[in-house]
Amino acid sequence: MTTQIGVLVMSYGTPESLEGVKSYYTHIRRGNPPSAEQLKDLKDRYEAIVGGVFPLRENTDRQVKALQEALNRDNKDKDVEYICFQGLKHARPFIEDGVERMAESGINQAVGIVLAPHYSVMSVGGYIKRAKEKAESSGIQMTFVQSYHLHPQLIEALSRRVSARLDQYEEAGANREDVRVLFSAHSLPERILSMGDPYRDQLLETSKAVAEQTGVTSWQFTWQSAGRTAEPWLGPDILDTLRELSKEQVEYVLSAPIGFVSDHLEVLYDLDIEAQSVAAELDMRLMRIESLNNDPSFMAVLSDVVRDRAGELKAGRP
Ligand SMILES: CC1=C(CCC(=O)O)c2cc3nc(cc4[nH]c(cc5[nH]c(cc1n2)c(C)c5CCC(=O)O)c(CCC(=O)O)c4C)C(CCC(=O)O)=C3C
Ligand SMILES: [Fe+2]
Repeated sequence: MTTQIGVLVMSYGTPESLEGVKSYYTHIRRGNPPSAEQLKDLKDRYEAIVGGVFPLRENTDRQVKALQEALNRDNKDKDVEYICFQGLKHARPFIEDGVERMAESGINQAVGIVLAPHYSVMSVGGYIKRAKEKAESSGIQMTFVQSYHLHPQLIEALSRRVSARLDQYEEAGANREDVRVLFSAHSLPERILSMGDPYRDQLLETSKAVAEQTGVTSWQFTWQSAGRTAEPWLGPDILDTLRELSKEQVEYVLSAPIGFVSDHLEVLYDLDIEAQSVAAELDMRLMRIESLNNDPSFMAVLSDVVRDRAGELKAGRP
């Protein structure tokens, strides 16, 4: 008999159209509508990166489909069938909708995974909390992948991307050693540090592992995309880091946003437009590594950690 295991694939979510930006932003702000100025600012940023479909929606759809294929393709347990459902934090289908759809399909065992490799109680922890609550009230036994920031195939996939760009710098006449690699991730409020949150350490671990595997010695970690609120956010921000590096006469920079797995606003706007324009002003050369998107080796990472959790479910110790 085949057992069906549901896989709730969770991601941040993005609007479906420019008209949908307001309700999306309101959801992020826990029900408080943004001011007209804040709304215009966000709409302008989306307008700069969107050509029809919002990139994150397209990418998440592809990732979920590719993960389901990967999970069932090399399935060693022929008695298990994996069925993937999407659950988004701030857009439809919401996390709760995804769990409800699983229940409607008769699934009673499931694994949850977030499309973000590093755990923070403020990011991944929030997704898991919502899914767990809904699963409990829907009668689904559910277990979660917490993080996968040091998975060997993740480090390998990121390293390949870093090396490919360093090759390009070399082909353009630069020395590999002269390129400063800037690993980055979404900033969070500074108070996570006093909460003992693993987010920063996990990000540093990924950075270090990729630097080691690529033989890069000239690297540093920097934050990006901090929120514009009154409380302090983790820094330094990548734009300030670029200004500092310019003072140190660094000319070649490679941006490696290891906290993200998809092309979206933080990559296509914050890095490709905003950081690029600062680099241009400073007369620096800035390149960015390609995003993982639905790369087969990234799908192998996700399917490996999902299968691992599914094994625990079967063994009755989620
Ligand atoms: C840790 C983290 C990740 C990475 C982990 C993960 O992926 O979960 C992430 C990803 C993303 N963040 C995204 C978009 C936005 N995040 C905002 C605001 C915020 N992000 C926060 C944190 C994070 N965000 C926080 C603490 C806030 C403040 C409000 C709050 O406490 O929640 C705002 C409001 C306006 C602004 O501040 O710019 C927007 C529009 C998109 C979608 C992009 C697209 O649609 O292409 C993605 C993938
Ligand atoms: Fe965000």
